[in-house]
Amino acid sequence: MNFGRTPEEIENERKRLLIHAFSGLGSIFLFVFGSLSILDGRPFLGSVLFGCFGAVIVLSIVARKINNVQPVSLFLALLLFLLSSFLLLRGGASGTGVYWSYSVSMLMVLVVGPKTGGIYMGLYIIINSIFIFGNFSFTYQYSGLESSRIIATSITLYVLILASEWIRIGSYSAISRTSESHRNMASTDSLTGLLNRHGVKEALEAKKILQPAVLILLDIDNFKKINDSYGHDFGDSVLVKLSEIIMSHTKGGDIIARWGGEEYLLILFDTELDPSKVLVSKIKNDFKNYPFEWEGASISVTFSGGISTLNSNSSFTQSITLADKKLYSAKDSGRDRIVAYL
Ligand SMILES: Nc1nc2c(ncn2[C@@H]2O[C@H](COP(=O)(O)OP(=O)(O)OP(=O)(O)O)[C@@H](O)[C@H]2O)c(=O)[nH]1
Repeated sequence: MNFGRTPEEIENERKRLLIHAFSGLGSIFLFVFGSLSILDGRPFLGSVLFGCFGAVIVLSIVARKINNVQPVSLFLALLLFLLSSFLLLRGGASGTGVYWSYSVSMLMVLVVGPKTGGIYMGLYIIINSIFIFGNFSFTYQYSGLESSRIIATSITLYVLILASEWIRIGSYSAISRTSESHRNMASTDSLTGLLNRHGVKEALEAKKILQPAVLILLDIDNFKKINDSYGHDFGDSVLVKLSEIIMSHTKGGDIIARWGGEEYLLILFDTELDPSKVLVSKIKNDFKNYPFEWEGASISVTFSGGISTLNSNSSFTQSITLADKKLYSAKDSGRDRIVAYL
């Protein structure tokens, strides 16, 4: 059952925002510096920057169209990897490309997160070290001191970014776990673990299109007397047992809740009235025949129930009112019985 957005969905939205922020700002930079490079007589550098500009625009459009932006993040990080390596190895405009390579490679980690970012960074350092120290004719000629400083400062920067990303993800996971457990506490009954009224409301909202369903209200008979005769703890064990029996007879997609003190609500989907009556009879027999132990004696407890249907023509409140009426006519006519609204 889905109550609100999951941490993965929130992280996906964060990445989408980052992609849009980068593509917005990055495309302006790429366009401006691409144009300047061409005007300054560096057509190769200019075309690479324009190529990246086009790729960033395409990735940003794709990120708008798809739900899971992970593939776009990976492509964008790869593009940043290549652009940063290019600026570093070719030197950009008169050796200034190295300054840009720091910020571009830093973005690469933010876009994919610490795990994949760590792999990208490791590869980035290894590959670029080989080219920088390898004295290849196509790379910018840094001095030995410059080369070692570039690699050392890059490693320092990456360790800092990775550490801050790990801390961010760690705190975020702790907050998500706490908020998830608060959400569960707000929507479930602590004694039985079933949904409470608030949980039912959320579950019905999550279903969006309400399919036809059968709505059943169950109420334990003479529960006050049970509490008074055998104690509150015994009463609690009866409540828990009934919830277990109900759960053992229902499906994952159904909504099962503790609706009040000794009252239970069942909303059964993908079924009809007759099979639902059969199902309630089974629950009723299992419960009635369950031997609750008290001071060596075996106690039998019963419940009464009211059934109504829920479909697009009837609102939830109307259906529950009808089931409630039927529940009370079951109580009035002697208890330990189920009455359905026809
Ligand atoms: N042990 C226990 N008792 C509860 C809990 N919540 C409500 N109750 C008790 O449930 C009893 C409900 O009593 P009534 O509403 O008079 O209903 P009843 O005695 O079952 O009578 P009928 O419904 O007419 O058969 C009250 O005594 C409540 O104190 C709970 O969590 N644990």
